Amino acid sequence: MNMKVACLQMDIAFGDIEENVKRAAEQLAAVMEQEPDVVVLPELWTTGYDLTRLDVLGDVDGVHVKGVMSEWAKAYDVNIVGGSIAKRTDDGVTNTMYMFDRSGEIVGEYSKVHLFQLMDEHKFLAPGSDEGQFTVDNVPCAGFICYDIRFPEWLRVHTSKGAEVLFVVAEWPLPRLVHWRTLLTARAIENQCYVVACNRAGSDPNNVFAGHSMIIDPWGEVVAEAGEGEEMLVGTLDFAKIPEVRRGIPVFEDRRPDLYK
Ligand SMILES: NC(=O)CCC(=O)C(=O)O
Repeated sequence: MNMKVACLQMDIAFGDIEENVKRAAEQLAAVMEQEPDVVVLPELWTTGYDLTRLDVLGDVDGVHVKGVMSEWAKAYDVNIVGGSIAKRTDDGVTNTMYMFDRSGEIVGEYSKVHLFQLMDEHKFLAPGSDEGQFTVDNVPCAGFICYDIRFPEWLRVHTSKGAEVLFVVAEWPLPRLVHWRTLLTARAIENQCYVVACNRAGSDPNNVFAGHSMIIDPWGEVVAEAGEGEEMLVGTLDFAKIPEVRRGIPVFEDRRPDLYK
């Protein structure tokens, strides 16, 4: 079985939700000509890191943008891994990813559990505590947000439970591009699964972002990689590769959970 995935590596207008919804809608319309099964958006794609204004910009219970993405999924008959948005509740603001199936139903929700202090997330956001498991066209998947990829044990929790595709959404800055590429590749190799990573392009008042969205196979080979600018990255996952790689090097059989979790 194959699955065609598309990452919308968009530039994000700082704090301008209306403009960002327009930009995402334009990229989505264009990429649908290639008939992907799944479309992935970047981290905080409606607001960017406009953290000091999240009390105003945060989407109350995610209702507004959930509605927009649900309509897109239905209209295009496509699964959407909805990047993440600033979700506002009485308990604070979280960096939250929503996943939609082709009928526009929400099939997953995940709030970033590791807050990135270097970009002040801990001052403005509340951490999540739930796992990001979901299925796309019956394939078990999991969602992660940016800094999460530095915590291999968190991704392993999900692959131990069967996830075959790890979707990563990000606003990863250019100075650490080497970490981005290396960590994503390592996560694919050690978990012997697909990694689909959608970063943003462009810059905000504090950072220049790396782009370089990537699709990596279970052997660690790059299926597709974007450049630094705005781009729609499309690639095909071939699920026959997962058992092939796992038969060759049976990492999951050889683990010693009696010594470590
Ligand atoms: N938005 C983020 O979580 C950025 C993480 C990052 O840049 C890193 O180096 O880790």
